[in-house]
Amino acid sequence: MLRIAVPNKGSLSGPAADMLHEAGYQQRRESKELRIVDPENEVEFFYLRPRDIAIYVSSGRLDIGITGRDLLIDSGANAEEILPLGFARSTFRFASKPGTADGIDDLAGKTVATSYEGIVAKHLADSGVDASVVHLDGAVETAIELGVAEVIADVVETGTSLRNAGLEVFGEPIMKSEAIVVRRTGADAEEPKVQQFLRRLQGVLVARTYVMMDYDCRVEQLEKAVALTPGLESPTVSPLHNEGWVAVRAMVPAKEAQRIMDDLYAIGARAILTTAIHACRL
Ligand SMILES: Nc1ncnc2c1ncn2[C@@H]1O[C@H](COP(=O)(O)OP(=O)(O)OP(=O)(O)O)[C@@H](O)[C@H]1O
Ligand SMILES: O=P(O)(O)OC[C@H]1O[C@H](OP(=O)(O)OP(=O)(O)O)[C@H](O)[C@@H]1O
Ligand SMILES: [Mg+2]
Repeated sequence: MLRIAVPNKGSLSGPAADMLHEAGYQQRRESKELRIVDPENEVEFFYLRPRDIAIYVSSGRLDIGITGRDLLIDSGANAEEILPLGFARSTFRFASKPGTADGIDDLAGKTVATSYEGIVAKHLADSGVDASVVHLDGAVETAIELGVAEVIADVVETGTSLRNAGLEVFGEPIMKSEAIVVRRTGADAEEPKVQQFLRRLQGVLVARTYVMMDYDCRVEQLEKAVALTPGLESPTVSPLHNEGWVAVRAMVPAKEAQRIMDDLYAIGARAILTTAIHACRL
C-alpha cells in the first residue's frame, strides 16, 4: 500500500485534497481525521503539518508527500521534488519599511525575522552577507513595528499583509514556490505504484489546463488550421460527408481557447466547439 503525506491545515490543505479527489482518491470527511485508508486504490493518506511532511518522507516511513517547495527547502530534509502541482503559488521575499533597504547588501549587521529560518540563513550565507536571523512562528510583519527586527523575510502571495503593515519588498525574490510532490532523495523513481499516482495527478493537471477543441474546415485551410491547433501529438482529422470539408479535433491550452477560436473562424473554420476534459492519461 502506497503511504502518502497530505497537508492537514493551511494554504496547501484544501487544494491538495481537491486535487486528490479529482484524481479519484478517497479523502477524509472530517478535518480531525489523521489518517484514512483508500482500499480500492491501495493508498493510505496521513494528514500532517505541511512543515513536517518532507521530514516524514525523508525518513522513508512514508513513500510520497505533498508540500510547498519553500517548506521542503526550509526543512533541509533529504527529500526531492518530483512533480510541481501548480497551486499555492507564492514568492519568498525580504521586506522592510520603505526607503530603508535596496538590496541584500543592505542587510549586513541587521536582524531578519522569519518563520523560514532555513531558507534565509542559506540565502544570506550564499550571498556572503552577515546578518542575524530571529525565528518567529508567524505574523512576522509585526516584528518590525515592535522592534524585534529591521527586516522580515516571508511568503508573499497577494502582498496584502505587507501593505497592511506598511512594508515594501526589496531585492530579488529569494525563491518562487508552489505545491509539489516530494520523495526521499534517491528513492526508486520507477516504482510502479508511485508512477501510477503521478500519472493520475498529471492527468488532473492536464484536465485543468487544456480543453478539447473540435471544428470543421475546408481541406484547403487544413494546414493553416492545424498550425493554430497542433494538439499535444497531432490533431485527429476525419473526413466529412460534404466533400472538401474535414473535422478536426485537438487539445488546446484553456487560456488560449478564445483567441484560437477567433483565429480559426477568421480562416473559415466553422462549428468550432470547446469541451472540458474531465480526466486524462497522456
Ligand atoms: N497567502 C499565503 N500564505 C501562506 N502560505 C502560502 C500562501 N500562499 C501560498 N502559500 C504556500 O503555502 C505553504 C504554507 O502553508 P502553511 O500551512 O505552512 O502556512 P499557512 O497557509 O500560512 O497556514 P497557517 O495558518 O498554519 O500559518 C507554503 O508553501 C507557502 O508558499
Ligand atoms: O501576500 P498575502 O496574500 O498577504 O499572503 C502572505 C501572508 O500570508 C501568510 O500569513 P498567514 O495569514 O498565514 O499568517 P501567519 O503569518 O501567522 O502564518 C504569510 O505568512 C504572509 O504573511
Ligand atoms: Mg501562515
